[in-house]
Amino acid sequence: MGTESVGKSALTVRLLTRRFIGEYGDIESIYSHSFMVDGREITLNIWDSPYSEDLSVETSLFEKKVQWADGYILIYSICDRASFNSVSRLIQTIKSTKDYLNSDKAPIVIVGNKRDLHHRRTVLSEEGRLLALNTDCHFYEVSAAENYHSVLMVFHGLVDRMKDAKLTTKKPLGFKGIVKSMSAVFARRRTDSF
Ligand SMILES: Nc1nc2c(ncn2[C@@H]2O[C@H](COP(=O)(O)OP(=O)(O)OP(=O)(O)O)[C@@H](O)[C@H]2O)c(=O)[nH]1
Repeated sequence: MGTESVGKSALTVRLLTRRFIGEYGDIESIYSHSFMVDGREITLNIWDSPYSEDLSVETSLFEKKVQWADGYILIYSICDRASFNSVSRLIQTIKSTKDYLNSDKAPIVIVGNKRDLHHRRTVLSEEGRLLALNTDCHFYEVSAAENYHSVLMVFHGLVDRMKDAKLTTKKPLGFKGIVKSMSAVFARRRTDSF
């Protein structure tokens, strides 16, 4: 997610093809990408959509995206302060939408893109880092144009956080679950003692 022309498609295409092709068009699409993490294959579905200012369309689509995703990458351009301000608004909106929908917490990664254009920088790295620190998010600064590995790190980082989030939001056992686990323990003891 992020405002117009920050490089949402460029980052996605970099991950999928390892290439930077320059122009991407306005196609809304969900891409699948598989890679190995700790010896296991993980398939990531990435929803890349062009920025829209039509709030009537955007609001319902936004809720749909928030509900659909297990993690979010919010992108701004380091040369575009308005895009950075928009990321900090997006974080608040995602958090309040998740509260409203009563859904589980999901990790958010903030990405400052277009690092290669440092001579046109208007947002300092420290500002991105501070925003991440204050909002309990993670932060990367990358260039989709120059570097495949930094883009890969962003997606791998998100997958790691999603795994952590899944582990910490394990549902409580409930009465049946407790009975089941106790039976399992006692059954094991019985077998151990024979
Ligand atoms: N120099 C530089 N240009 C980039 C980089 N990433 C993307 N761009 C350029 O920025 C422009 C917009 O990139 P897109 O990937 O289409 O941006 P988007 O956020 O998907 O844009 P919308 O779909 O319109 O919302 C294109 O001209 C890209 O070539 C980067 O890291 N460095």
